[in-house]
Amino acid sequence: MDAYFKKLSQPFFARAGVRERVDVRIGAALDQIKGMVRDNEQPFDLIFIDADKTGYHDYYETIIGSGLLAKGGVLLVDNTLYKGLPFTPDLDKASPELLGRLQINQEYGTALRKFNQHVAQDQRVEASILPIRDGVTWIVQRQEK
Ligand SMILES: C[S@@+](CC[C@H](N)C(=O)[O-])C[C@H]1O[C@@H](n2cnc3c(N)ncnc32)[C@H](O)[C@@H]1O
Repeated sequence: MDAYFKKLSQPFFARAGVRERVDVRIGAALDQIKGMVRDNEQPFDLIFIDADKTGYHDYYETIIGSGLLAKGGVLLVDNTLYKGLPFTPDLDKASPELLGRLQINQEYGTALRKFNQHVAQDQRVEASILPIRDGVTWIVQRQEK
């Protein structure tokens, strides 16, 4: 995450009584995730992805099958309905002026469409998009038999 969030978040973690238990890491998310995998860190019961939408595919591919998600753990991915864009036909023909006025990032829409398709056909996981606000995908890894 961004460096300034570390300072910003500390008083809130303290008020919640979890300051000693929260480990804030600064840096590019993909580097951080790869570092955790490389260092064989303890698996997480819950991982939440909510950064740059164009990076989701790489975050997902680095996490799934790496051992970073605990057995029975859940991977949540935010914004997977992204204002409806991943499911909007002819997205590439939309007027840039209109998209700008609606504060819609077309690149994110395209990336999320590909990401959703990728997850839907991935036999390693079971996944559902929950239609909560901007869409949250709930992903669990299938256990090897
Ligand atoms: C939509 S905000 C969500 C933050 C948090 N989940 C929340 O709800 O408050 C996305 C955050 O991801 C950070 N971010 C975007 N791309 C990133 C990257 N490649 N590496 C690390 N952080 C990134 C942004 O700086 C921003 O703080």
